[in-house]
Amino acid sequence: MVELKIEKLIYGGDGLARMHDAKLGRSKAVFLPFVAPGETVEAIIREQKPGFARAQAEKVLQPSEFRQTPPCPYFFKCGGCQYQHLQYAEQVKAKAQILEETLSRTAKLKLEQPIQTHAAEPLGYRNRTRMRVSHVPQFAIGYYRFGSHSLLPVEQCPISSPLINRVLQGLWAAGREERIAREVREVQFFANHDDSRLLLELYIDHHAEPDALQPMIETLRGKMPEIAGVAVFRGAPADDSEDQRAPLTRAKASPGVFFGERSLRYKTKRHEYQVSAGAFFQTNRFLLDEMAETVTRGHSGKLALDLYSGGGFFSLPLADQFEKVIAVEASGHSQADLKTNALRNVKAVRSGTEEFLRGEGRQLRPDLVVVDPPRAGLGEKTSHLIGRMSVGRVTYVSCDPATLSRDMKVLVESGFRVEEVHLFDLFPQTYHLESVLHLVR
Ligand SMILES: C[S@@+](CC[C@H](N)C(=O)[O-])C[C@H]1O[C@@H](n2cnc3c(N)ncnc32)[C@H](O)[C@@H]1O
Repeated sequence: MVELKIEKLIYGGDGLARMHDAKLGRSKAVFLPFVAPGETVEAIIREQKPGFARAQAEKVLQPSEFRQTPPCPYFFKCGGCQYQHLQYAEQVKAKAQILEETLSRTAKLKLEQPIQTHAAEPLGYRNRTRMRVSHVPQFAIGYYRFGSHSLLPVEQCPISSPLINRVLQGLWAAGREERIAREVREVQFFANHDDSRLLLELYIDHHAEPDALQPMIETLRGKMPEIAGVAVFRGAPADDSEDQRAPLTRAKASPGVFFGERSLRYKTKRHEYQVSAGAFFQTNRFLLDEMAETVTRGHSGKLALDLYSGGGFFSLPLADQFEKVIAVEASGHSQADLKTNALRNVKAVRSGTEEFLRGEGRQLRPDLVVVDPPRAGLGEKTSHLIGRMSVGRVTYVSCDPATLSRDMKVLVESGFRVEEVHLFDLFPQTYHLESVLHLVR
């Protein structure tokens, strides 16, 4: 056992402490989950590496005044959330600090303005979640266990919407009666804006036949009429082992077999979107309007580019303010929604961003470029291509501060300055953080 003082939280959910390493002759970092800044804990060292160690707190000797009883009964065991032991305001504060430090360390950015934070309901916010299914020794549905790829059965998820929780209970009831087909390995729930309608995506073994699931799906829809449609995608792991991670890209590439509706209508204050099964859509039902507003407010002109546009979540508000919007998206599912959602002055382009910027986009002189890449960020090539564009304003929407900061280094070297930084807490109770940076030059 060692006694550790927690300095701060770091990206990924762990706390950071330091301990003396006799071999190194100096102190080294120790990472441990479920702690709070300022606390003193007694911990077991679980893993020693040359430069750091991983530990687990066994006893909190001096608790933080911001500790709370976790609202979810599965917290500490479930891999989904990392921060439920911390009062909500402290979670947001910790995320702002992590964002500021990452930008400063990697991109050498010293912010001129404080980070503006946007937070809403800390529970019941998720309109989309994905769970694993096991049929051995009996039916179970849930998330991965903390730090593992084995299944933790979960009968409720307090961060998910009420409708998702009701349908989850319906699946448990059907599963207990052995009425969930054994081919089903993963389930994604997606609920609409007022939590009244829901799409289910079922991921099945790649050798299974989607049509064979029809009787089960009809029974589920009969019992739960809020299920507007069910899409079945092939591609989850083929064997029966519980701890195998599904190859999501393969599942996403499957065209899908549909029962009932293929998409939901999702309304925001200003627009309405078609969101199809398999397509990306933002996950926090309470912060969508504020986020669209923050990304697009105050900008206008002849041309805006919306890169990584998904189904056009930002393209539509941009189209109200710009004469023309070009929305670039690589995925077929999202592209189909984008084409349906697009207003008259939105041109939908199906392409990877880099290919677009090297080809059709090369000669363009937009007034604004909005980028909202997946976790991998823009990458070096795309960051350089944007840096070389003739554009005065870029808005970077990011879900990963590490890749954001790496890309920001390139953008700052290309002459951009950070005008505003916003932190959107789209994922309360977890370490995930979304940010919006307005850049000018
Ligand atoms: C974080 S989502 C953002 C979507 C959209 N801006 C929104 O708010 O709904 C990222 C999107 O980028 C798309 N994507 C991933 N890699 C891409 C690439 N290389 N080029 C273009 N789009 C890509 C994904 O399919 C996904 O729709």
